[in-house]
Amino acid sequence: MTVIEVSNLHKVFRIPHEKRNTVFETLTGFMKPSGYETFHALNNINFTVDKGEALGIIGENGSGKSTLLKTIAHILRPTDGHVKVNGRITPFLELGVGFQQDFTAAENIRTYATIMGISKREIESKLDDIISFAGLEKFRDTKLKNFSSGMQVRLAFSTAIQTNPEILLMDEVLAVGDMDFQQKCIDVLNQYRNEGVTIVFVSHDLGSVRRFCDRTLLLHKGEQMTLGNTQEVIDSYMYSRNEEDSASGNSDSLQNSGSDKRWGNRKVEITDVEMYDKFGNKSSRFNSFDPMDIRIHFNALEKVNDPVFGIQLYSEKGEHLFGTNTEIKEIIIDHVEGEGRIDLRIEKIPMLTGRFQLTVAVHSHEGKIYDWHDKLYRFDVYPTCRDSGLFHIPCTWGL
Ligand SMILES: Nc1ncnc2c1ncn2[C@@H]1O[C@H](COP(=O)(O)OP(=O)(O)OP(=O)(O)O)[C@@H](O)[C@H]1O
Repeated sequence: MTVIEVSNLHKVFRIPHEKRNTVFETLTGFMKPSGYETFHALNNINFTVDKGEALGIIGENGSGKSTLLKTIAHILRPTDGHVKVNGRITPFLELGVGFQQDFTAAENIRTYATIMGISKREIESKLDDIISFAGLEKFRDTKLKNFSSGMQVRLAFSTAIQTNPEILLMDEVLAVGDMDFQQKCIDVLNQYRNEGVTIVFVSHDLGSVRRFCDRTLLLHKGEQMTLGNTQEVIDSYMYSRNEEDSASGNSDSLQNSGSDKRWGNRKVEITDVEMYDKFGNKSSRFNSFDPMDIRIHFNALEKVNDPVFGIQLYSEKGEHLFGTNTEIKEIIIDHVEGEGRIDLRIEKIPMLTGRFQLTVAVHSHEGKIYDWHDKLYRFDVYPTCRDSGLFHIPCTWGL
C-alpha cells in the first residue's frame, strides 16, 4: 500500500534582493521596487513510498533533502505538484520544536504527546519509558532550561520516538547523543521497521543509510538523479563524487606539505602520491572491502642504490594502525635514477568506516631519510556491512 506519493513536485523559494532593516529604509523603500529572485530548490520530484518501507534521501549540501522532507511533513507548501500522505506523520525534523524552557521534562512530554494526538492515559503509561530511554530519570521534574543541549535533544528524540509513529520523517537525527544513545535509537528504529512503520531518512551518513534503507533517492541541485536499490545508488553517488574531485584536481589526498610534515635530504624525492579505486579512478573515497592502489611517484636526481619505500596508516585521531615497506616485504630495488613510480596494492580494505591518514616515505636501509611525507594524505572509507568498529575481523559463530 502506498503511504507517501510525491508527484511533479516543485518548490521555489523567493529570495529578496535587499532587506529593509530601519524605518528610514522602509519609508524610502516605497519609492524603489523591492526585487527578489527565485530559487528552484526542488524540480519535478516523483516517487512513492510503500507502507513499511525505509526510503533514504541523500545528496550534497543544498541539494534539497530537507526541503523535500519538510514538504512531505506539510511544513512547506509545494509551489507546484502534489504530496499525498496516508497515515500519521511523526517528523523528527527540528527536534524539540514546541518544547518550553519553563516546563519540566514530564510536562514537556505531556504537551508534545497531546499535540501528536495521543490520549492522556497513553501518555501517562509511556512517561516513564520516555524518561528512562533518554536517561533522564533524575531530571523528570527539572525545568528544561536547566538541561544541557544534549539532554534536551535526547528528551525530544525519546519523546518523538515513543509516540507510536506510523510514518517517521528523520533528518540527520542519528547524529544526536553519545554512542550508547545512538545505538538505543538504532535498536528502536529497527524495531519499528520490523513492525511495519514507514521511514523516510535523510542523512549524510551513508553508512546509516546503507544499514536502514531499502531504497534511496539521490538529489542533486534540486533534481531527482536516481531512485533505486540503496547499495547501487550510494555506490554511484560516491564514485561520481570521486570523478568530480579528480576532474577538478582537488583530491583530498593532495594537501600542501609544510616543513613540519615533510623532511629528508631529497636524494630521492616523492613528487606525487595518488590513490586509485576499483575502477582505476583517482580517488580519496573507498568502500570497505574494495581494493585500493597507492601510487608513489618519485624523482632521483642522481643514482641511488637500494632505496626502501614505505607507508604508514593512521586513524583520523593519529593512532598508528599499520605500516609496511619494501624491505619488510623483501622487494629488492637495485637502484633508482630519474623519474619513476611504485605501486602498493591493498587487495581488500579491512577498515569498516572512517577517515584515515597516510604517511609515505623513501629512505635507505640504514634509516637515512630521503623524503618523508608525514600523514600528508588522507582518504575516507564507507561501510558496506553492518558490523561495527574500525576494522573487520573475519569470524564465524558456532553453536
Ligand atoms: N526558506 C528558504 N528560503 C530560501 N532558500 C531556501 C530556503 N530553504 C532552503 N533554501 C535553499 O534551498 C536549497 C536546498 O536546501 P535544503 O536545506 O533542502 O538542502 P539540503 O540538501 O537539506 O542541505 P544540507 O545537506 O546542507 O542540509 C539550498 O540552496 C537552500 O539555501
